[in-house]
Amino acid sequence: MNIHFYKYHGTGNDFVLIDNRDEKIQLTTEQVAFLCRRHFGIGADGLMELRNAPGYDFRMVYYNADGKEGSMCGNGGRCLVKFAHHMGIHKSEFKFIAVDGEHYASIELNGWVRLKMKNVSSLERNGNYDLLDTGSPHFVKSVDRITELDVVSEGRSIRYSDRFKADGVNVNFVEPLSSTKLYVRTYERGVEDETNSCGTGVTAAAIANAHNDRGFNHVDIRTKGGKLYVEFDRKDDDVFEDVWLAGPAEKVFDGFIELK
Ligand SMILES: N[C@H](CCC[C@H](N)C(=O)O)C(=O)O
Repeated sequence: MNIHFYKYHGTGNDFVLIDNRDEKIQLTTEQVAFLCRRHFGIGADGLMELRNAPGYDFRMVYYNADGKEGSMCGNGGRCLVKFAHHMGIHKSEFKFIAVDGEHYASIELNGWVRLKMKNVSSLERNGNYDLLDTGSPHFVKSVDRITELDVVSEGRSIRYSDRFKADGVNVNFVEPLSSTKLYVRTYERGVEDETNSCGTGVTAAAIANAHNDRGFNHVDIRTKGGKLYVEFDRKDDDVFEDVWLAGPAEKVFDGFIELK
């Protein structure tokens, strides 16, 4: 089957995309893993399908690079909004459905995409790490000298530790650069490597390091892949609503592959 594939990235977190609104394409786990495999396939951290859903502009289906369907992807959701626009859904405000529920998004004048993330109403604080779910499960740990950290070995040992090895967890290392600016590096579950950035991850890091006890919090995020922005309204100690993730979402290329 000759399939039209597209490649997008959001601050270096990169994805293969297909317009499967006619539901004609059924990719196997092996085919998704091949397409995401660097050097042998197209190469990406994940693959997404643009699908139809009644009452929504589209449905987002996300697969990690291991080929398995994944939980919510923040950078992926932002890229899929830009892709939907390129595929002819010419709006600036979108409402779509994903594995973790309904999302609103908008395409800004500077080309950035703002994505509304799920509310967070529970946050486990364990002294030297926090655990929360922003659409995907995240372990958040503060560190010094983040640029010197071996994120892959440190992240892998936490992700495969007794507590997390069954279901996995994304591991985020955070160094505060100011009260409203964080540097975040992430070892991603399902990619099983450090990614250039992780949207649900930087959202989790911003929430876990909220600088205001109540009300509006805005956080500039630095990642290896570029700048992201998170804002949210802290309603109670561990209740966070109106959570938004914003950043660039760029098309890299598109082409056809005859998949066996
Ligand atoms: N690997 C994550 C999903 C993708 C998250 C990340 N790419 C993002 O931008 O949120 C997981 O399995 O939980």
